Amino acid sequence: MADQKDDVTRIPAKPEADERLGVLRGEIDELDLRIVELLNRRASCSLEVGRIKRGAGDCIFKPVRERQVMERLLVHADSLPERHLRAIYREIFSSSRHLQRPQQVAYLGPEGTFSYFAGIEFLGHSADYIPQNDLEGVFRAVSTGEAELGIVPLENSLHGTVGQSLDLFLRFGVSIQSELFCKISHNVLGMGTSLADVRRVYSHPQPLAQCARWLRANMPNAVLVPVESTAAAAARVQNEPDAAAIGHVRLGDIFGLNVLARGVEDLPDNWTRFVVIGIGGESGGGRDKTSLLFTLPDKPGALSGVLDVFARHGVNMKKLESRPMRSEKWKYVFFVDVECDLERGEYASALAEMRERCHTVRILGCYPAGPSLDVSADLGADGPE
Ligand SMILES: O=C(O)C(=O)C[C@]1(C(=O)O)C=C[C@@H](O)C=C1
Repeated sequence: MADQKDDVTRIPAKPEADERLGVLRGEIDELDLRIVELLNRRASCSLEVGRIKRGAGDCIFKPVRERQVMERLLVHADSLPERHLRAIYREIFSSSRHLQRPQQVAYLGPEGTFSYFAGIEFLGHSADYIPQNDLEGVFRAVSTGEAELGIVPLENSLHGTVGQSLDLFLRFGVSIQSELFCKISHNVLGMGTSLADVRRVYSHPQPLAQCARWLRANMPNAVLVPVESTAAAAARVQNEPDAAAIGHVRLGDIFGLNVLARGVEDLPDNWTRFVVIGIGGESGGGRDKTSLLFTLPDKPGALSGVLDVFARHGVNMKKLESRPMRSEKWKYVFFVDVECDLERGEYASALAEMRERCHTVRILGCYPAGPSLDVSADLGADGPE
């Protein structure tokens, strides 16, 4: 009772509340003008930075610098939650890059795939996203200059490497400029309203595998049909009322489908690591990871010799993967991720030793360790902090 009484006494009477609202809105109007004035000034600076970079033939996207800007500002996040500040700055950077040079970002389409949402979540809405039919199209668009950047899935925390992406690095001279980790969650979407009416379930083979147990338990009679992508699955389902697609929850809005079941992945901690590819990259400090590939002479101890170089120089290897060389059967190329910037002076002798031991060494990119983003969030269902 006492609480209720307190609540009542705390609410100002209507005329008083209206007056206070008026004052607060006046303040918001004033602050908005100042924010826009500052954003305009920021845009002018960015345009000039862009002119300097273009004059020097430098790349526009500088993920290290963006991370530094963000980290400096996050210290000051106060009433504004960190997640909101990050979202606002994602769009400020996106606009800033676009002002310097409109950015085309190639991704595995169509619109609505996880690659598409990863791109938007990381690079913002001011970029032009160009869908490609396959991963090869993404690499080709970047290497021919049709797109300045590309977004490519590299590995999944449950299912391992996307072999095709690694293989494409062998065919195209693109580099890794940045990485990001995306939480993936799957949903069943269809034109109907009940799972019981669904006879066929379409999706990309990866999501079908990631939801296999749930599907067996909850839709035992549905036939599973692999298709090119989650978004292609959603497009099909638009014309098939007795079918459903598995994919991102926002495919529902894009294709006018109902969400029949949410979070249907067998293991909830499902993450995909994407990389942003481009031509060249950012130089200088602040890069804390390197991806590289190498090939070895066919003799005992060749691989352990390279691993020994890493160990002696204090280089922490995060990942080692071998793939067929393709140009020569039963020969392999090794892909490695290490936790340092191998192009820094202090690693020059380690690299020189590696080159002595390997047939070829190619640095695919030195870049900042990527953020973890929840691209699965349904914006509509996104509650307060
Ligand atoms: O510092 C730069 O190089 C800029 O181009 C500016 C800026 C920014 O808006 O802060 C824009 C794009 C880069 O990716 C990094 C930062």
